[in-house]
Amino acid sequence: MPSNCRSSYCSVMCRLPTTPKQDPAGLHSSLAVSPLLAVLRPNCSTQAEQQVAAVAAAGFRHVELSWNAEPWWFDLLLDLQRQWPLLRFGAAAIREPEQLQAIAALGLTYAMAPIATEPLLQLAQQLGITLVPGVFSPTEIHHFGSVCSGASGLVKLFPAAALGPTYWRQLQGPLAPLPFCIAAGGIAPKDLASWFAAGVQAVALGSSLFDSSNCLRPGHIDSLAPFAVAKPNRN
Ligand SMILES: O=C(O)C(=O)C[C@H](O)[C@H](O)COP(=O)(O)O
Repeated sequence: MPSNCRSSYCSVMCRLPTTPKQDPAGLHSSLAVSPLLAVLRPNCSTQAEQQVAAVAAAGFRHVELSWNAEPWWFDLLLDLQRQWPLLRFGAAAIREPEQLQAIAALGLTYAMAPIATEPLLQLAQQLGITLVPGVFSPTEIHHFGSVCSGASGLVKLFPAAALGPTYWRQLQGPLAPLPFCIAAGGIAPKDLASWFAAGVQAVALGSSLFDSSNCLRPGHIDSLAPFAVAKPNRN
């Protein structure tokens, strides 16, 4: 590139608006240390407590509970945060402003959504919550990952299993730099290595984790071990 072109290119690039990346929960850095999230969808507190103990023992640090409007769910999240101070609890399946407000009141600092909307991202920013929007297409990844007001620089590729790890790898050239990606939806522990090899930074695991007794299915510990951290203590 001739030097006069380089300088005009630079002056154009410098004038492009930059969007601050809002991540008050510091998910970029905590997922860099511990890149797995467990997404639990319990029917009652007892089931949730058993599942939390199982994923904590397996080395998860990020544990999300899927939104539930019943009163026990709110008491449960307050109890869990007291009992497991080294776990980072968040909420999943958040779609409405009222849900974000309710989880902020519980002291949760991050949440994931199956969808992406700018008003929800902006509200999350005002509440000091890192909201990870659900994205699927290249246009959504670009828009909600880096361009729109309120973007946190993180996206949740959802439902990831329907796309497969090759999909994310194919975006690396045309969409570079890609946002920090949590692959979620339909992923099993045996799939972790291929998702990380495709370039995602974190993976969320839910229904594939447990058997009917709320214990981790046999064989999972070995698949999870390379990505897990030391067991946290319970209070
Ligand atoms: O809606 C959300 O915010 C979600 O977190 C979507 C999914 O519930 C999780 O990604 C887990 O999905 P499964 O591993 O298929 O159970």
